[in-house]
Amino acid sequence: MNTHLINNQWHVGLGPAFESINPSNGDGVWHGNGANAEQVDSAVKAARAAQIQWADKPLEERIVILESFAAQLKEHSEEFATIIARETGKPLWETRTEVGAMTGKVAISVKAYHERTGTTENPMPGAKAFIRHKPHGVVAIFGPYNFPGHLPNGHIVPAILAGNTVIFKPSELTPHVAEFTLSLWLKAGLPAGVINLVQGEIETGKALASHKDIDGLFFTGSSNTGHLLHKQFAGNPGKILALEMGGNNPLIVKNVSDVSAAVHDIIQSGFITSGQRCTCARRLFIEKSLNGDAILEKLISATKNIVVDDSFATEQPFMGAMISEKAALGMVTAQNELVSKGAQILVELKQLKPGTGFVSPGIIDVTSITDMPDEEHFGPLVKVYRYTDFDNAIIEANNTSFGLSAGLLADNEDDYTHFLKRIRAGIVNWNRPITGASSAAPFGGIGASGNHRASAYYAADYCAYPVASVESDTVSLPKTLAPGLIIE
Ligand SMILES: NC(=O)C1=CN([C@@H]2O[C@H](COP(=O)(O)OP(=O)(O)OC[C@H]3O[C@@H](n4cnc5c(N)ncnc54)[C@H](O)[C@@H]3O)[C@@H](O)[C@H]2O)C=CC1
Ligand SMILES: O=C(O)CCC(=O)N[C@@H](CCC(=O)O)C(=O)O
Repeated sequence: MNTHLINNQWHVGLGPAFESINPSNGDGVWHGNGANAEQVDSAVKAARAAQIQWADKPLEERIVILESFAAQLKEHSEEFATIIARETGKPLWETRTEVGAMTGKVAISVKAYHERTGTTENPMPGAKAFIRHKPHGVVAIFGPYNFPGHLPNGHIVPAILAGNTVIFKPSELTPHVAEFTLSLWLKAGLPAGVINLVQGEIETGKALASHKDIDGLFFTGSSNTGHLLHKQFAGNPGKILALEMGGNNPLIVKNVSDVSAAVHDIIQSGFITSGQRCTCARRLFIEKSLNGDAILEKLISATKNIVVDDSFATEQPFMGAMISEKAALGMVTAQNELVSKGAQILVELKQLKPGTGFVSPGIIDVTSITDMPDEEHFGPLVKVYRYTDFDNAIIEANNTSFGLSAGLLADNEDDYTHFLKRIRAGIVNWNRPITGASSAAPFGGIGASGNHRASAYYAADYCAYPVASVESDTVSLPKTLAPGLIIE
């Protein structure tokens, strides 16, 4: 298998072998060897050698390459969606939307580039004031497994648009998706060295993250890894670090007359992508009321009816397999740990087929637990808190080190106005699911969810630095000199 792309040349890895599997059936999808430290170094050198020429290219020429990539994504969309589904277990209907999001990213990034960075000129007496933006140089980009195409793409596209060159290190769980992505970039006419791909496990990641000659690192992944990287970059304020991490996201439900609609939005928030979205609802606050009881009852029955099946099933499922059997069993363990603390299972999360990532969605009542761990359970398990006082529910919703997404389902707009003022999160929705954020808006969280470098529409902000200039076409003596100055 081609594993690494360095200077637009495919290389076989010289590091440890690894493979990816289809979590729906255990079939091998991709196998290869990771890049060793020398190969990571070669990739960084290739990016450095290409960077000045790439940044010197007129913006319009860089945009042509990006638009050509978008055209390749369109041309190969079904093949790509199939590859993503096979390597992640996600349903084909969903991976088609992921390829669509990748395609749309180019136009959105170009618009954001001009609006968030680009060049502005302001007149001033006897001179001109310019604000321009320049690329950082060579950046490392790390991607997660849950959106192995779309989320790395959300860093790569704005980064190279701004004139940076990239070394991309994808999740070791989705190497085939990464390889296919780069094959499309090559078809799009990407110049050598602009995007370099190094595959591998944690050692490859460490070799890249610690490389002395990177000017920055853009990361999407777990809060644990993000915090490790943040520590690693401590003392290096000159290197730009953008961290998009996880969440322990709350969704509060307060008096919703359309019970079915409320249940729909809760399911879309908690169980889409088999709960493997950083924006998924993890904590569900339901009022202790007849309305709350009705919503919970219908949620339980609808959850039991959620179709879980293979990515390519003729009748498409709502949930496919989780990324691995290890992830699936991790969710069973998390559920059991909550039960041992006193939680009550309302719908049991179960592994559906040994050797696969298939699990059924789970709902668990944790109201009685006083020492709830503030951790992200990255799977289809919704933890229910029954509450009586709305303000106390908001206080408990904020009782987390994270702050990525949050939502309120409520008929009363005053309740939302109050919620919006008090809730601490980077994505806050009303009467909509809290997943499915738009690429045309900033995407990022506070606390342990990020480092104040929101991505998506604001990704342009961390892909370039501002340069303010005052310019005059001649050197001239001012009419009046400052006091104490004599220039004859
Ligand atoms: N905020 C956001 O936009 C998103 C956050 N996530 C989060 O990502 C997690 C799931 O994705 P995963 O791939 O499991 O994340 P992960 O943190 O395990 O891996 C992410 C990337 O970092 C690399 N990596 C892992 N440990 C490293 C180390 N010590 N040094 C250098 N590189 C290292 C991995 O190889 C991979 O390329 C969840 O916690 C989820 O919440 C996922 C998607 C989006
Ligand atoms: O990054 C973007 O272009 C928009 C943000 C986005 O696509 N969010 C998705 C994925 C969530 C995740 O990161 O797992 C969402 O909000 O569902």
